[in-house]
This record gives sequence, structure tokens and C-alpha cells, in this order.
Amino acid sequence: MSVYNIAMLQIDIEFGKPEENRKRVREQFDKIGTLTPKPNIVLLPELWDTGYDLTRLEEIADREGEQARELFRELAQQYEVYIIGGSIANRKAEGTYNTSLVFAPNGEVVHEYSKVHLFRLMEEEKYLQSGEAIESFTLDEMPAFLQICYDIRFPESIRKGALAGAEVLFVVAEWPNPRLAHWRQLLIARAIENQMYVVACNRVGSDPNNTFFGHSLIIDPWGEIVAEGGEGEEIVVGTLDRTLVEDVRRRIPIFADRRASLYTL
Ligand SMILES: O=C(O)CCC(=O)C(=O)O
Repeated sequence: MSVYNIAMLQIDIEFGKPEENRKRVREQFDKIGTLTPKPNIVLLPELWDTGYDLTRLEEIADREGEQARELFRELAQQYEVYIIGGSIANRKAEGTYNTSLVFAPNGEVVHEYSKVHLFRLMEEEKYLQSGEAIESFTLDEMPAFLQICYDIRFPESIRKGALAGAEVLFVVAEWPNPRLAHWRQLLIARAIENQMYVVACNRVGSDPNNTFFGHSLIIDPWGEIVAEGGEGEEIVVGTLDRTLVEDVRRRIPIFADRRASLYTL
């Protein structure tokens, strides 16, 4: 398949109320069922189950992600979509991870990634364990890569995905004010420098410490904006066409022209 229809759930999140947030996600999927064209891929934002209620994680985090696994297994099958399941507070014996799970339409998990760069401005390093691996994956037949929020400030990480052949970077985020310019410019740069689609879902609303501006984005491999959300709750939709990745990589062959031996750190 070369063309994929994407829908991003740019939602608000109830602070520290996973049950309510799961209910909200179910309601949003009712709307997914009414969209034309029918989406192939649905994205959610970062920590959509607990928000940044990090001091209560022992009480509210999802043990081994079981609740999220059950919810997305069912929704992926019901709506026959791939789900990039934002990220959840994933409680394990050694601590809690900020983990993203990707589901195929048959309900199986095809990728799992725990955020490796913990964001000090939101005290993640005090309450979360960092992941230790960054791998690319295949969605349907499309080579893909996934990062969580702060990760997009580390171009080396995303280059690893591009060198493994990724044609799309999925980003799930709770990126707050006042750094809208950073969000947009970093995402556009990642798309241009890696000649890949960037599909990035951010939340809206506020929590006790931050306000969030939405502006979920689909950016093509030439750096053009395909779709951009506003600052309120909405489903942001757009199309990804893999043939454009091939075209752009042929027009400016940066992967052939790289001189990695001169600057690989
Ligand atoms: O890097 C930033 O400015 C925002 C990062 C962030 O909010 C996060 O990683 O949760």
C-alpha cells in the first residue's frame, strides 16, 4: 500500500484519572468510525491515561500496560486500523516507564518503545524509568520510527531510524506552551533532514502546571505541512503517500552523499 489515511486524536486529558481518559478515548473512536475516507492509522498523544500526575504513579499507572493493551486490542479490531497508542504510564516491578504501544488491525502489538530521553522540566527523571532501546519497525509494509515528545530534540536518534529505512516518523507528545515555535520548527527540520513524513500528535487543555497548544502536524518529506490542528480538541486528518518519500530521496540524494566517516560521533 502506498497511501495511508491518518487520524490524530488531539484530545484533552483528565489529570490523574485513567478511567475517565479511557472512556474519552472510546468516545473518540466512535467518531473515527464515521470519518470518510476511513483512516488506516490512528494516533494518540503522550501519557493520555494519567497525564503528568507523576507523584501518584504508584497508585494510577497501568500494570504492564494491561488496561491499554485490552482497550487498543479491541478498538484496533473493531475499527480495522493501526493504532499508534500515544504513550501510557506503564508500571513494572522496577518502576514506571513512559511507553508507547503500536497495534495492528488484528489487535496484535507490533512495536513497543519506552521514552529514552526523560524531560527534566517536567521532572520525568524523578518519577520515571528511561527506556534503553530505540528500534525501527514496520507498519503494514511501511518502514517506520516512533519517538516521544522531548526525543525530537535529539536528531541522532531519528537519523538512526532514517538510516534503517524509515519513511515515517510518528511522534506522540504533551508539548506545552510557550514552546510552539520549537515544536513546529523541530518537526519540520526532522522531516526535511531525513526526507521522511513526520506525523505528530499533541494534546490540548491544561494540567496544574502547564497549558498545551495542540498543533498536531503531518509534514511531508519536502517539509510542507499536509495538516495542522488548532488549539482545541479535534481529530486532525491527512494523507501520507509513500511515493513522495522516494521522489524526494531521488531529487536530493542525501543518504548517498553523506560523509559519515567524517562526522559520526
Ligand atoms: O522539549 C520540550 O520543550 C517539551 C518536551 C516535553 O514536554 C516532554 O518530553 O514531555
